Amino acid sequence: MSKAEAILTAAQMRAAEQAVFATGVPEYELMERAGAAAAEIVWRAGGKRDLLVLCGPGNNGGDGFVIARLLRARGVPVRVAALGESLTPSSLKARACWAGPVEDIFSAAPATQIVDALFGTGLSRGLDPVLADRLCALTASAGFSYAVDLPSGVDTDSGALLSAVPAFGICVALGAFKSAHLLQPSANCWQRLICADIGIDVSAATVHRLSPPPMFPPKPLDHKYSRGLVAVVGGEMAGAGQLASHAAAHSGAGMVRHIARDLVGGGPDAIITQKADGAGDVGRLLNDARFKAVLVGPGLGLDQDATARLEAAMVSGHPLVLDADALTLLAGKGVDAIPAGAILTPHEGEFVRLFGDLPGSKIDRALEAARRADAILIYKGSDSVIAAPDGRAMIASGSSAWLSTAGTGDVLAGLVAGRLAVTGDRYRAACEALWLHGEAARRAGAAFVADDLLVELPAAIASRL
Ligand SMILES: NC(=O)C1=CN([C@@H]2O[C@H](COP(=O)(O)OP(=O)(O)OC[C@H]3O[C@@H](n4cnc5c(N)ncnc54)[C@H](OP(=O)(O)O)[C@@H]3O)[C@@H](O)[C@H]2O)[C@@H](O)CC1
Ligand SMILES: [K+]
Repeated sequence: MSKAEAILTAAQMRAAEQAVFATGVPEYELMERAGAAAAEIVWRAGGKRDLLVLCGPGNNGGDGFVIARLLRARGVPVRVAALGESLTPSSLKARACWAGPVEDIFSAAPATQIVDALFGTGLSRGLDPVLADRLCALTASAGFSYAVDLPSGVDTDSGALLSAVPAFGICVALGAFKSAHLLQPSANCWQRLICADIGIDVSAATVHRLSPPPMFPPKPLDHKYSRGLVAVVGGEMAGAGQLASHAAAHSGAGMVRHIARDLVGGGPDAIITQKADGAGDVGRLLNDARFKAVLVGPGLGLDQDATARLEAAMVSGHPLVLDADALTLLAGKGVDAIPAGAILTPHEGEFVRLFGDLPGSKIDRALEAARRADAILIYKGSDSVIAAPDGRAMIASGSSAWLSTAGTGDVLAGLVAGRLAVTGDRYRAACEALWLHGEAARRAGAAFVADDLLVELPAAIASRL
């Protein structure tokens, strides 16, 4: 995992900084590195346009003073406006190195470029509304805007907006991404996110940003069963099961059997559709040791027949992917009813139905749910979180907003089952499937329907071989 992809909490970031200091690096040296990295980004984006740097009382403000000093030395017309006195040793030092005047933040004139170095990971509450309004007004009137580490007002760990936060051009994450850089709604507060390396060791991180996964073609001696046999157990709405089957078939799996309640036809003939009149038929058709993954949930329904089909899948003993109606059916029975070792793909509503109102960030909630259920979670949304019971997590951020359309969840569920059958590794399958889903959407462009994602999947996979 590359350095830039680690995601830390504020406390983990502080611990990582302490570890750097323990190696003999002076605290102020880290601030100089942070300021220099951010200044370089501002220089490249805005050049010599006039710049106003807003500095807060803590180390985020200290970064701001460093940025101001370095850019002034490059000939940028820089002004600094501070929010009172600097309160930390490093920020005092950075301020002392700034040779220019320090204006009052409420009377400083706007500038073409603005740097928000008011608060970063030390934000403890929302900004005073008057200050938040001032920050929004100055940012809105600037042509170029930069948030140092985080926009002021953003909660580092949850991504919540504790006060009004303006839209920035660039957010410079210092040393590592923090949760708020990937989670909503904060991840929507800038156009571009850049992580600046300042020499922080993030190798111990357990939460990462989902990156393009390496994938592998079939081996010369592979055959359809060794490449993974998938079952999709359908129900009331045949189309959803069919869509999931098609996604599984385009995931790289060797064979897909759609165990359907009704035969609707259409779609690739390579998919074997088998009619199951009831749970007994489902159990009989699943009685095949070659299945490497069984998906149940898309279009399943919520009646007694659906419950019986779900139970037949659960007692089959095959690796399970549980989605949609399967999750709703299980939610009524409590967490203990969730089969250990499954992959669950809840959206927000299903998640709350299954696990209740858990505390913490979306990452915390996903990890706690994965631990309680002893399952892999794909907690869906525009900031989908994959979580494992052992504490690993991945965040996929920035996926196409066009994915918010009917059937895309069925496609994802089919992909998860397909990749599980191919790899036999639940966490890896979840990561690969989520990435492929996002990549297919990116390739499909705009206003696509879920079926269009299927067409893009082979090229998305090919791009990772
Ligand atoms: N550690 C390092 O060496 C390095 C750190 N680096 C940088 O430091 C940043 C973290 O610095 P930090 O911990 O000093 O916190 P920071 O975000 O500046 O603010 C804390 C101050 O603000 C205050 N305050 C909080 N909320 C407030 C509010 N709503 N309204 C008003 N006041 C509020 C708070 O007061 P209190 O909550 O105690 O009342 C405290 O005085 C980090 O994001 C990165 O940019 C880099 O330079 C690399 C080296
Ligand atoms: K900031």
